[in-house]
Parts: sequence; C-alpha cells; structure tokens
Amino acid sequence: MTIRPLVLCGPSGAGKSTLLKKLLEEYGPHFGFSVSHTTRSSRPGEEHGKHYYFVSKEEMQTSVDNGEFIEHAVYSGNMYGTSKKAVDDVLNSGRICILDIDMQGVMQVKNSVLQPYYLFIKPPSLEDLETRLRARGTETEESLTKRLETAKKELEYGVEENFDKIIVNDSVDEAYSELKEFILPMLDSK
Ligand SMILES: Nc1ncnc2c1ncn2[C@@H]1O[C@H](COP(=O)(O)OP(=O)(O)OP(=O)(O)O)[C@@H](O)[C@H]1O
Repeated sequence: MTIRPLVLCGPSGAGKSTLLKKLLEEYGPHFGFSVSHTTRSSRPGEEHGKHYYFVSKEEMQTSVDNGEFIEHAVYSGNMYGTSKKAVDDVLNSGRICILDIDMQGVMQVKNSVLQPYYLFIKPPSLEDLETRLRARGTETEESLTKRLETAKKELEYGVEENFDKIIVNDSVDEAYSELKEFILPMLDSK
C-alpha cells in the first residue's frame, strides 16, 4: 500500500519548521522529512543531507534538466527543490514522507503522480510574520522585504480550495494540537 505523503506549505516565518520539529520529536519514527535541495547558503546549525542538500546553482540545474526533481522553484533568489530520490528514500523506509515546499512547489506537485495531503500553515497576520522573521534574526532587510512580498501572494493561495487543512499558527501549542488532530489519523491508515 502506498502511504500518502504530506505536503506542508506556508509563508517563510509562518512556523513550519517549529511545528515539524515538535512533530518529529514526538512521533519521529513515523515520519521522514524529504530533504530538499537548495542553492541558498546554510544557516548556523544546518547540516548538509539533514536539513537540506546544499548545492551550487550549476549542480541543481543539471539535476533538474535530467528530470531528477518532482518540483523545484526559485524563491527569494535561490533555487529549492524536492528530488524523486528524497521522497523514495522516505517511502521505502515505510514512513510518512513530509514535503516542506513553497507555493510554486505545491502547484507542481499537484501536476505530479504524488497524491499527498496538503496542509497550509498561516501566520495570524502579516505584521506577526514580520515580527517573527525579524526576531529569528536570519534575514537581511532585503531578504525580509522579499519574503514579506512573497508571503502576500502565498496567503492568497492558502485557501480551502487549494488545501486539505489550514492551520493558523497563533499559539504554537494550539497550532501543534491542530496539526496532530489532522495528521495522527494518517498513522492508522499506514
Ligand atoms: N506561534 C508562534 N508564536 C511566536 N513565534 C513563533 C511561533 N511559531 C514560530 N515562531 C517563531 O517564528 C520564527 C519563524 O518560524 P519558523 O522558522 O518555524 O518558520 P518557517 O515557516 O519554517 O520559515 P522558513 O520557511 O523561512 O524556514 C522562528 O523564530 C520561530 O521560533
């Protein structure tokens, strides 16, 4: 039986990593993170092969041209993508594959053979998003502006007709409870 993957989407700073971290801490063995490729530079603490495969633009473009990716997108000036192998590695281990991808990626997955569940994580407001991104301290003024501009479009796309579930990440604990309510039934159907 094929286990349906889970697509997680939402603006940068909405809290996807925060929620995923909690989920993996509690239910780690049931889930596998599909490790994306990116051409952006790594942040402190990020490991190659664990958080991302950090590659050059040339390497990434060659792999994309060879048809090795399910989806790929340019986001805030950097390329991101999910390789077929990254998803297969998780599926072959019998775990639910989680894809943390952006809006362009979601649109491409919708045109692929994957039949995932689609989940959108929303910030309470654009103002909250900006505050959180500033507090995270990972962005320059320029990258922050780009992320917020992109976020406006993403929030327009993050509506019920495009997703199976939308979670507003106001309080982390409440958002996490909602996440579990949505995801845990998937474990029964494994
Ligand atoms: N409910 C919340 N309330 C306040 N701060 C939060 C909440 N959820 C997450 N944060 C904080 O907001 C920042 C952005 O969260 P996080 O890094 O998880 O976002 P993300 O969606 O994974 O972003 P990216 O797509 O850029 O990786 C982090 O510093 C995180 O600690």
